[in-house]
Amino acid sequence: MATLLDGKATKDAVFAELEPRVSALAEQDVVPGLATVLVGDDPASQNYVRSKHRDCAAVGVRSISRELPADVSQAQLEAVIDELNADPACSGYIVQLPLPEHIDTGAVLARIDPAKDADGLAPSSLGRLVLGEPAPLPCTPRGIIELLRRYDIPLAGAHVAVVGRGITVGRALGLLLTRKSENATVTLCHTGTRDVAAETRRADIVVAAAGVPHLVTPDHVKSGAVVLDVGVSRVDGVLTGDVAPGVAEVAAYLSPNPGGVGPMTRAMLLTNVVEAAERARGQVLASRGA
Ligand SMILES: NC(=O)C1=CN([C@@H]2O[C@H](COP(=O)(O)OP(=O)(O)OC[C@H]3O[C@@H](n4cnc5c(N)ncnc54)[C@H](OP(=O)(O)O)[C@@H]3O)[C@@H](O)[C@H]2O)C=CC1
Ligand SMILES: Nc1nc(=O)c2c([nH]1)NC[C@@H]1CN(c3ccc(C(=O)N[C@@H](CCC(=O)O)C(=O)O)cc3)C=[N+]21
Ligand SMILES: [Mg+2]
Repeated sequence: MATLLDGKATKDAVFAELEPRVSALAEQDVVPGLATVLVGDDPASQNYVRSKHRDCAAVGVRSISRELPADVSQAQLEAVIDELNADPACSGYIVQLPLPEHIDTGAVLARIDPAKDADGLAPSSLGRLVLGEPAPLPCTPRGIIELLRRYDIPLAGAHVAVVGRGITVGRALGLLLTRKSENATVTLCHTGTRDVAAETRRADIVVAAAGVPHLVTPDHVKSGAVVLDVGVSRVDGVLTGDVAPGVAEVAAYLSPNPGGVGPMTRAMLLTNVVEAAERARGQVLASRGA
């Protein structure tokens, strides 16, 4: 049976390492603040946002909540973005995605002050990632890499097959993994891929980030491979990942869902906020690989 990559325990370890950094800021009268912008009343989104506020309390980060109705106008939402950009109590913030259909998501993300982009999903942050310049990193891909690192799973030279080219996970993960500092070789799969199973079977590491319940079955996975289950769906109300249960019998390591990449995403969000507060203090900008 596969060894489980415990994202919950690893998140707790990351939080414990953030605490002295938060204390050091407190000694300089700086309290990092994370704001969340939630539009509409989707229960899953409300749940994610609530857990981010719990995380803030655990680490000593102030949390700021902005909740807007589903029929909020583009101008009203952009006014909230402008407020957060100007608010010195807010070190960083996220706009919970997806936004309602009538909202221009790109325009909202482009309006985020790059210094306060806690998600790493603003166009300037993604552009800087492509260019190899320092910028806040997208939380889920950063969390995946951090989880592998803490289990001593090597990326250099590894072949990683990523299923899904969404901006939040797959596309951004490919950008991070192919940096010189990671040196992985990446195959990005999507709905145009002729034979997804053939691509994933060749991989040392498989990242399932399509949002299709149990898409990755045991015949998708090479014996001894590492599998990360990122996709989230609800099947009859039950949280269901992209990885079918039998994969645990083929893989050497498996990140479960829940309990794997989700908590790591939150750990990296808090890390991004603490780093934003440190930068705002003129402290060292953690160097990222080019
Ligand atoms: N656990 C966590 O922390 C997080 C989990 N998630 C989850 O991860 C998943 C991916 O999110 P996101 O990056 O936003 O991606 P999107 O939901 O935007 O896109 C999904 C991607 O999967 C691809 N895809 C869909 N079906 C198949 C298939 N049958 N075979 C191959 N590829 C397929 C799509 O291909 P195409 O481009 O061709 O349409 C698309 O590229 C979602 O389920 C999301 O809920 C997201 C963020 C955090
Ligand atoms: N701007 C933006 N940034 C995001 O990072 C973002 C987003 N929008 N929209 C939605 C997705 C999804 N996402 C998750 C975060 C944590 C868990 C998580 O911690 N899940 C728990 C389980 C939670 C449960 O039981 O419901 C776990 O995996 O153990 C899951 C999913 C972040 N997203
Ligand atoms: Mg999505």
